[in-house]
Amino acid sequence: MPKELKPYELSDESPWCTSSACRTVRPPCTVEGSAAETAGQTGLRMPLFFRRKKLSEEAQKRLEYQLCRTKEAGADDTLDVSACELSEVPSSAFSICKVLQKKVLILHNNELSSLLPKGCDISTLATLKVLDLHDNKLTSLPEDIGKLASLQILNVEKNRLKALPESIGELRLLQTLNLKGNSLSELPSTVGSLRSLRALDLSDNNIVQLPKALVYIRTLESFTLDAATMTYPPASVCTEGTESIQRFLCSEQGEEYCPPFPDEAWKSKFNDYEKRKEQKQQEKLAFEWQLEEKKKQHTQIMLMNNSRKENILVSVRQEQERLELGVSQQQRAQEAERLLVLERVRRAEDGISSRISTMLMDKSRLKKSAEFLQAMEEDRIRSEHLTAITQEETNSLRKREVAAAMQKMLSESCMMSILQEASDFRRRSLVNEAHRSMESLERKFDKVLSLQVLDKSKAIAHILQEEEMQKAAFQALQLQKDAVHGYIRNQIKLIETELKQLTRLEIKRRTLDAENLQEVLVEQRTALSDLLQQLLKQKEQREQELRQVLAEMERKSASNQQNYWMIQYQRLLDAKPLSLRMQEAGVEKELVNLLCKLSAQHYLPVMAHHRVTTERLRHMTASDLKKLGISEIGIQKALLNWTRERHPEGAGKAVQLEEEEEEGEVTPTAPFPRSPPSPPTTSTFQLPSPPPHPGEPRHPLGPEPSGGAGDLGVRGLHGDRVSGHLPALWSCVLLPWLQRGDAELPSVSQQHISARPPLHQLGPPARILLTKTTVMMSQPSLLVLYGSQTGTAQDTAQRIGRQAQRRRLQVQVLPLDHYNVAGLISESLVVFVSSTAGQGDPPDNMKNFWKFVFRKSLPVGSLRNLDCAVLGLGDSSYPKFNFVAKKLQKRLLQLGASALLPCGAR
Ligand SMILES: Cc1cc2nc3c(=O)[nH]c(=O)nc-3n(C[C@H](O)[C@H](O)[C@H](O)COP(=O)(O)O)c2cc1C
Repeated sequence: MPKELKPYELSDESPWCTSSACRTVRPPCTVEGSAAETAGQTGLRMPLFFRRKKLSEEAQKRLEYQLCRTKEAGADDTLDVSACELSEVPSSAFSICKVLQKKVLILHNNELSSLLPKGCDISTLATLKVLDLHDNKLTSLPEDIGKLASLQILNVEKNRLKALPESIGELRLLQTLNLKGNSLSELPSTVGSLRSLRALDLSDNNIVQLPKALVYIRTLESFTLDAATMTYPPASVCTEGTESIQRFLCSEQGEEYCPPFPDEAWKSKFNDYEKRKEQKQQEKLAFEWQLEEKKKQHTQIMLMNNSRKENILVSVRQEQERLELGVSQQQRAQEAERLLVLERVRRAEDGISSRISTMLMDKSRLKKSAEFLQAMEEDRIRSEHLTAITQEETNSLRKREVAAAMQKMLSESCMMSILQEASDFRRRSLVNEAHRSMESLERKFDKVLSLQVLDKSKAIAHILQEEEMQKAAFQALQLQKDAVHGYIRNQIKLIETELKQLTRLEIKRRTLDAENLQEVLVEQRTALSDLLQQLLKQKEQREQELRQVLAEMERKSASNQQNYWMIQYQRLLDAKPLSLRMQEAGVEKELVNLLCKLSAQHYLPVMAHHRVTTERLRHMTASDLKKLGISEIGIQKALLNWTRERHPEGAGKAVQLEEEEEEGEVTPTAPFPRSPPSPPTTSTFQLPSPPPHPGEPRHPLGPEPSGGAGDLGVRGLHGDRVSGHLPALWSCVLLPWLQRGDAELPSVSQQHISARPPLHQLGPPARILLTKTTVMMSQPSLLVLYGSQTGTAQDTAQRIGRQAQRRRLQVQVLPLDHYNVAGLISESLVVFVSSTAGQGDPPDNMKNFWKFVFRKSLPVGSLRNLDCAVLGLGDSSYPKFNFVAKKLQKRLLQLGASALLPCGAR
């Protein structure tokens, strides 16, 4: 059954409330420039004379968008150009509807005054099923609206319609007709032909009478009108609803009332349609959203592309500039190189031409020598020829002479036999002459020959010499050409110069060494001669004093004093020893002894007068002593050195005080042996008390039985306690080691020392002087190596280093892994400071050293030259207390090193 409607009410199911048709869909922004184009395409280009309200930008965009969208493939059969501020329907909308067979045309919320623009035919909309024109300015509907044969829903709510065309009755399929909010005063009687009409809204019009033909609409379910103003049917009927109106009209027409056939199929179809519409709207929204997103992405990509393009352009430009710069630089370099090469080629050409000229000269020289040889040869041939001719001549002469002689003999033999002898004689003399001439000729020939041979050998030697020279020249040329040879020559030259420099340096060093030694010797000699002079002076003084005493005695004895010697003897016996007297006067016994040893007893009264004690002496300098009247330098030095030697802890204290100033630490001021022992739990290595006499060797040291030991193994948290024991390390271990005056000192000092008597045989001043000289000359050095995980052991090692520097010692402080461990065999004194990390593990910065030193392949005894002190930092609360230091010391001893400190706790 259709739902009964009250006047002025719209059913929820009413097609009018399906606001989807009225929903405003915002078009996405379109790219500028395409709007006009699209408007042109869609027939929005208006003639010049035609006055038309200009669309707002938004409306135009929306129109373009909707027109475009509806043409897209897959678009639904709806054309929605609502809310586009249209005063006229664009002709393109008609063509779209026609071509694309649109079924829904939505034109609401525009400013349309008529549905059809001029020249447009309503039949183009023949496929429409829904036509929504609400909220426009329509004053009339097209006369031939009946041509919309498929139309099912017509919404013309809120327009200005005054009348409906007659042809409306031809809309046989029209199911919903909304005429609400118009200016209608009557309905055409043809409405009775709307056989499918189910909903009719006539409210907000001027209608007071209904046409009787309405009775033929048997399908009417929803009929809305202004019941109160109705005259026909009367208001009372109208207020009762659709059925009573229909009944009234039926009864008026004499027709039987038939309620409208409930068309469930139609309802479901309508619902389906609504659903589909809703779905399409959703899809549309999603599509629009996607489109929006894509556009955003597109613009972003465009922007990115632009910036990237710009970047690329900039980089390309920069690259190009760089390339151009590089090319120009390269060109310049090439030009310079070319010039260089040209210069070299020119020089080479010069060299070659000079060489060619020398070769040409050589050649001409050779030619000359060849010519000379040829001439010689010719000479030789000529002389040979001459010799042959001479022989022939000699022979012919001889023959001729013999013939003449024979002729003469024969002619005269018969006539004169007496002349025979004469002729014989003559013949013999002639023969002799011929012989002689022959001999002289032969000698001459020999001479010429020997001369020729000589010349020849000379020429040959000359040629050979020339040849040698050429060979040498060629070799020189070859060598010059050979760059490698040149390089080697240069290297040899360099090495030679280096060697020369080294030799010069060596010579210089030797002279310097000698000078240093000489200086030291001169210094020592002057000190000794000073000492000698003082002694001589003292001796003279003493002798003079004695002489005076003797003279006085003599005088007194001469004055006949009876028993004079007896009285003197008794006085001597009664007199207290000088030392006793001085002690009574306040001078310490040891000081008195010292002065006596130095033969400086005459200063005892001075000491007594000024109440000089050993304690005071420790704080005095040479100038202080001079002010007291002790002017002899030797005695001053001896006194001061004796005090320092006797109280080394005093010196230690001085250094310690310096340290306290520097580091702000509180350390015990009492000398080391008397310092209270540290807590026994942390004791590891013990230091002995200093030896009883200064200068005595203290190496190696044995463990102190008890009481007087200071520990160097301390809790990691109290690393500063180590500093309290460092003075002891210095005074008991390091200083005695460094000041050992005996065999262990190397090189120059060793020779020097061996020439003197042992220290203990010398008097104190000389001993002190020599010890000092020895220490100065040997320049002792100290190596401190440490292994530290968190820095405590490192601090200790560096502190030892600073203390050594204050004592003017050469010192090197290094983490164990930074030290070249191979050098350990040549070290003589090393202090190792190591903590224990982990569970008895070595600290990280000595792990390599650790690995190396425990290699089994290390020969035992390889560290026999090494004296070492191993200081361990650990915490006794760990089961492996000070493990690393202990193990290290053990291993060093295994390898032959000597320990200056014993291992106390095990
Ligand atoms: C993690 C750790 C492990 C330690 N293991 C031991 C140990 O096994 N034996 C020991 O005597 N001390 C051990 N100690 C104490 C350190 O050796 C001690 O604090 C030392 O002063 C640290 O010196 P460093 O700062 O030079 O490494 C250990 C300390 C730490 C923090």
